[in-house]
Amino acid sequence: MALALKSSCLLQLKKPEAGFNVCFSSKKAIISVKRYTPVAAIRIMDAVGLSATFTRLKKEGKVAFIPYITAGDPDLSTTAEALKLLDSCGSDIIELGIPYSDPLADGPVIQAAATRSLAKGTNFNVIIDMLKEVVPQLSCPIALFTYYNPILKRGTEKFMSTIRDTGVHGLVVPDVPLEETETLRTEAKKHGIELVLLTTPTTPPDRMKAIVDVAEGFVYLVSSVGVTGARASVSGSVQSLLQEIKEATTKPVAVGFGISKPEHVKQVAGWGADGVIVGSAIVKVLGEAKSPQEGLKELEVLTRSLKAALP
Ligand SMILES: O=P(O)(O)OC[C@@H](O)[C@@H](O)c1c[nH]c2ccccc12
Repeated sequence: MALALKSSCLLQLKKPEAGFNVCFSSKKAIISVKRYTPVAAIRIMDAVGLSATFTRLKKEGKVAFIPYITAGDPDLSTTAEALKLLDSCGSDIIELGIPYSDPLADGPVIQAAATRSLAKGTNFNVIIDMLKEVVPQLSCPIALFTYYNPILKRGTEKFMSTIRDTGVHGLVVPDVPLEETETLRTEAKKHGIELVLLTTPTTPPDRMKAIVDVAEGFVYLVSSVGVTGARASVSGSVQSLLQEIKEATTKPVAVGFGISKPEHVKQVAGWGADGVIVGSAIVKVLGEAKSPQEGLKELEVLTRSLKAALP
């Protein structure tokens, strides 16, 4: 019997012989008994926030595995199942993208996912309703991912209070320039949302410093110029970029863009990243499979292989 104290007093009792994985939390009384492949688990879910997750992982000498998926692709009920699957496969934070009609920073895979999702009628309200159901069943925090326009459309305060009510902890808005983050940051803080900011290989040092100083949750280091999408290899410049950022801040730094294989994950973790973000490779297997069930099966295989490459 192994007893491991996880974040938010989540006690994980593992009885390998029985194949049962029973988790208790001292905080919340929400219990749901689920049949996971292959173990049943009684999980009382109570995710802590992004920075608290990194603090716990650092103490455990671990690196965060952070998958990204697009909400509503291939459909919203599959997104709900994918969130639970990613959580049970050991994701530490999950980035959930709100599909948008003009995803300028996204490559073809995530653009196609957004198009499929929007064609199915996915919108902000149905995503919020799904999250209200699913978030209490998750043990890892969610960072919502949206372009700036959907926030402006709803009003920043209303947007922040709506997402906080679902139990979402973080927010990533890739197309908001630092100069325009004041209101976002104020409203995020007011509603207990951690606003993640991004820095890139072409961000001048003084601007990178200004970004990391006000980033919450973690700093998102974009590994390469261009748009999202699996690359054959991860740029070696990430190692020195990580070093520069870590000289400018003690906040955790997660690396994304192009990471799609276990060897990429291992390499980026070896360079000192506190977290590794994988989007397109995961979106592809989930959204382009022959059926949603097939997609979930392939998602589990890919996720476990990527997670296994991390310390
Ligand atoms: O897809 P990739 O190359 O694995 O990169 C992660 C990325 O998908 C995710 O973090 C993301 C989705 N859309 C974005 C837009 C900008 C920056 C980052 C993103």
